[in-house]
Amino acid sequence: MVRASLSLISLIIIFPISLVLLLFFLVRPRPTQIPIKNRHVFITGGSSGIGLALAHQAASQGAQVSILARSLTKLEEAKQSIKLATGIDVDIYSADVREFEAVKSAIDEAGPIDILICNQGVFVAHELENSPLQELKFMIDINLMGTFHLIKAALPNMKSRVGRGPGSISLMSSQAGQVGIYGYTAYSASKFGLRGMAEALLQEVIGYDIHVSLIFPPDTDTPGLLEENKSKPEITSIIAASSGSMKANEVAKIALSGIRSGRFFIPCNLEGFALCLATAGMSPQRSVLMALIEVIGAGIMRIASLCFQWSWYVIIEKWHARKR
Ligand SMILES: NC(=O)C1=CN([C@@H]2O[C@H](COP(=O)(O)OP(=O)(O)OC[C@H]3O[C@@H](n4cnc5c(N)ncnc54)[C@H](OP(=O)(O)O)[C@@H]3O)[C@@H](O)[C@H]2O)C=CC1
Ligand SMILES: CCCCCCCCCCCCCCCC(=O)[C@@H](N)CO
Repeated sequence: MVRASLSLISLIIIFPISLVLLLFFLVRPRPTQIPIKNRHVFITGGSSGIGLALAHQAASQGAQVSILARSLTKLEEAKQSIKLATGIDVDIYSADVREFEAVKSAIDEAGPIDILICNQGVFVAHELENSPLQELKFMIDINLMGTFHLIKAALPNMKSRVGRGPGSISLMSSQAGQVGIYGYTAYSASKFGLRGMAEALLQEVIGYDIHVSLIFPPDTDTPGLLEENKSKPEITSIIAASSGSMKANEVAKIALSGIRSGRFFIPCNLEGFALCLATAGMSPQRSVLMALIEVIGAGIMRIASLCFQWSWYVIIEKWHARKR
């Protein structure tokens, strides 16, 4: 009787306490705060959609903002709209992230960056068979190689910033960068690539007080999505609907607050939060509370993942049956 109650006590009190203590000891890198006010925030793809919303909000939070994209016309429109809304002048740079030299001269001209947000991205949803090679290359080149170009160009200066406080390199992934989705072979590959990049990069730059964040939005109402929807396979839309959709402003707000708290994973909605738990794998986790939820939730999240996969494969089976 005494032994049974002792083991019960150890189960409900000692075990959770030791788990929390263990996680408190383990969790690395340590949590941090990255201020945005009076810092130089450089946002690529800042002339449209999520990037434009990020630029608006960073400017209104007191940052010095630079935006980069290809079309000068769209950049100038963005500059005007931010000036109108916040009274703040943002610097604009026209460059294609596929061209390293162009990226490098824009970044050199912009001056030392505190927070680099690699948000530029293109997405065309097609079955691999219906996707010409150049379309696959387009996504890999802009989403993945473009991000390498940006980081390679910005990092030397970011590393040499002394006494300017913590820096951040934030990458705009997607929920399709956490789980592969029908129609997104190339897009998912480009966004999964960012995750590997981010994990390795954080280890390399943490010693210079530079932190890395990965942002995982669901479908977001932007000019890019409007274009994508014109030729998206039906199954892609049905599966993506599992996570609903958001406004660019909401995504930008959550992204900036995640960047400020130095979070490695930044989910944008409840489904995104669940996806982060389900795909935690060996990614770094800076928060003891999140680590605790991941550990406790691991089994149940695996079951939830299998349920989602089941529902997606049922959709695919039905779709094929209908076609026959
Ligand atoms: N909208 C959505 O549903 C979701 C989007 N995302 C990601 O969020 C990011 C932004 O998407 P969203 O706002 O929808 O996209 P938009 O198409 O609305 O905007 C894309 C931005 O990237 C710029 N850009 C595109 N290609 C290049 C290039 N080669 N060099 C430099 N800049 C470039 C565009 O300007 P220009 O064309 O003038 O170069 C534009 O400013 C992307 O990385 C996307 O993958 C993630 C999840 C969901
Ligand atoms: C175990 C818990 C699971 C939780 C639910 C998972 C739902 C996943 C849905 C993924 C949707 C992907 C949308 C991509 C949006 C995007 O990036 C494009 N619009 C741009 O091409």
